[in-house]
Amino acid sequence: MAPAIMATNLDANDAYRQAMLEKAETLIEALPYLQRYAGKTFVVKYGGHAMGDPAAQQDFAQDVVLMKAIGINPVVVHGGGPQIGAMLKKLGVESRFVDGLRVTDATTAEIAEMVLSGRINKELVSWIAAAGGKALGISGKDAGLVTATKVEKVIVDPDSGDELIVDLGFVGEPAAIDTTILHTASAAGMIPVIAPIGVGEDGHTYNINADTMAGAIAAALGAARLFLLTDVPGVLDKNKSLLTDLTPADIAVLSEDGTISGGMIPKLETCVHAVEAGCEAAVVLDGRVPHAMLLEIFTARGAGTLIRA
Ligand SMILES: Nc1ncnc2c1ncn2[C@@H]1O[C@H](COP(=O)(O)OP(=O)(O)O)[C@@H](O)[C@H]1O
Ligand SMILES: CC(=O)N[C@@H](CCC(=O)OP(=O)(O)O)C(=O)O
Repeated sequence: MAPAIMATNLDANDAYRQAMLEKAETLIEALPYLQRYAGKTFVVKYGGHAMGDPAAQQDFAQDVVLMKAIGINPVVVHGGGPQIGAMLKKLGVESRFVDGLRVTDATTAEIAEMVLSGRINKELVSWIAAAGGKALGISGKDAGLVTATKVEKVIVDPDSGDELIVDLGFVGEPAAIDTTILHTASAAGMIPVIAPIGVGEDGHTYNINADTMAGAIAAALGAARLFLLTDVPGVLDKNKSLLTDLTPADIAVLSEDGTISGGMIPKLETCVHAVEAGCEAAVVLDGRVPHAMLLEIFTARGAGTLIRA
């Protein structure tokens, strides 16, 4: 019987060694990317749809903390559209959108700030702390990060063809960005987590689309990457196959022929603005897939759709 037991142990040792070797190979595959990205800034937009359940938020926080630990400077901008919608419904306030932007009266602005800055921002800060990181939860209002201006929305009347100005209320867009607080926080070992709220020169609070906010911050920082985490694998063609690489010219064609629609239009406009204004590349990827960002950063195959100027 003794030789049989020895053989079993040998098999177990071989299997263990094989598993260790595979782990080592995974780390070695990551080496060129670790070298390439150390010291670079990655802006990550975490959308309300991608947030899903607490386990997904925990995975997301672990990825961000790992990025920081290996020398990348992650800057998180979060959304929370569905969560704002749920709170408005609970309070009996109607939600209305024009071209993907929430029409925001004074009450809606107050509730949006409460949900984004008060709840979601602090939840993400807590998950990052639980993963061993130090997050600084702020909104665009803090330290002069984002000065907002009111969005002037022009739509074309389908009947008359006339251009109409639509008043969206307190919907803003970043007019000026002071990145000092982000550099200070990153240099002190902290991960900035930003709610998409800004203050105007008029002193009003403005609700800013989170994609727009993230794109403007990525451009201002000259980020190496802008990740937009959403609820689809990336940009899909008409047959629902993933388009892995796109240029601004490709995006213009996809927009023209109707391949992209709805929320994907402003998302890709954000990517185009960001890469044309100094961000090296933007990636649209599926935030519901566990550790999607790590797969994108550390594997040759990547994940999602990469947009480069
Ligand atoms: N060609 C396309 N490829 C992928 N998604 C698309 C495309 N065209 C439209 N979409 C839609 O865009 C949505 C993502 O935009 P949005 O809902 O605004 O995301 P988020 O809330 O994460 O910012 C997808 O869920 C999908 O319904
Ligand atoms: C002006 C405007 O539409 N603001 C957005 C801000 C949140 C957001 O953009 O969240 P997601 O990324 O999860 O969609 C809103 O009120 O829903």
